[in-house]
Amino acid sequence: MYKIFIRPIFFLFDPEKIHYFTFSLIRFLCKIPFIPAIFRSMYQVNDKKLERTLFGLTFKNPVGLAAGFDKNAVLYNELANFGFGFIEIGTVTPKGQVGNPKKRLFRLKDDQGIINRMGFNNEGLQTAIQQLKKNKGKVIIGGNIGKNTQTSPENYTADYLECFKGLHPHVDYFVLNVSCPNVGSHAKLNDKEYLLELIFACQKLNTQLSLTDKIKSKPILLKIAPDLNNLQLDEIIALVAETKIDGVIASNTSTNRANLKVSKERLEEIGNGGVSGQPIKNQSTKVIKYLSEKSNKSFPIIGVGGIHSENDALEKIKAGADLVQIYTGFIYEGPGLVKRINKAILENI
Ligand SMILES: Cc1cc2nc3c(=O)[nH]c(=O)nc-3n(C[C@H](O)[C@H](O)[C@H](O)COP(=O)(O)O)c2cc1C
Repeated sequence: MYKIFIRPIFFLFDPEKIHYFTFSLIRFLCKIPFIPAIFRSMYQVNDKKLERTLFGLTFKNPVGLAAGFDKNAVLYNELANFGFGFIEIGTVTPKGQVGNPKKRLFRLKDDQGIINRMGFNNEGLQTAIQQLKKNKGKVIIGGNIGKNTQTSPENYTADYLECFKGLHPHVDYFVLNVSCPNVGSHAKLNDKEYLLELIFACQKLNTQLSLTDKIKSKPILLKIAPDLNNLQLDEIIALVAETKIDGVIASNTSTNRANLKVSKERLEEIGNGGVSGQPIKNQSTKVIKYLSEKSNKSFPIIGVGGIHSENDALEKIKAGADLVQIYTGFIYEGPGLVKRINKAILENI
């Protein structure tokens, strides 16, 4: 129904405007008493066999919503009705920021992809905290955190720590986003020495907060780019071994524009930005496979990038992903995709 009736109308409009229109629509519909129950009966697959326990958390099913969709944590309660096992909010930065100038979000219809250079537009940590206080506890929440664009390199860690501290009571796991291609002055976040410093600092704060607040420390994951070469992936494996960080999310959007069907002229018109969706599917699966095989499957991996069908999700799981996330596939395929993936996992795994 989504692909035949809803998507053609949505795709007539500016992608960012439609994103926010959809938010209003979902929020409105979910206020009508019987509608959330209808969504749940349409999209949720409830089966104990789908449960996954990773880094001390039990996920009702392994299909999550990737970061960037609900940046300000304003819709996760409603989105939980669409069958997700977990929802990652953010990227949250300490201060609110407007992100890059519009237009900054583009559909690549022939490629079933998206190019975005949103640039961490979000309303900041305090808004996210207020929103997360409204959590109805229906779904596991990940907190994806980053630094403000204007922050100078010596203060990167302070930005992450501020978000970590603020969100600690409100999220189930953390993601250190060090791989967004749309934020200037990011170079340091590719540097292994710096990543060691950042992870150790977050882990230290994690221990302190769990002692003072008497709550369990929160799992911390690192989100990486799909464009890393094997040497860089070896560094990630060494980094995980050295820090014992809880897992890796592979992957973010890509700067690689080879093999796109869209014309060179259109790409030039669009300008900079990270590619997501079908064009990055194989690249991100390759990263997952490499990390999984080379590390002897020694840490959990969340697989994300170009999952538009149940087979795409199964491919990621076979490559070594323990959980999967979708973003662009959710836009192109609609909420039915979550159910299709969960059913396929039940049948195949
Ligand atoms: C419009 C848009 C905004 C995004 N914003 C974020 C973000 O704020 N933080 C983040 O970690 N990833 C962000 N992502 C990346 C997605 O979480 C995901 O890693 C990537 O799109 C690959 O998955 P997909 O092919 O299913 O979209 C964004 C992606 C898109 C398309």
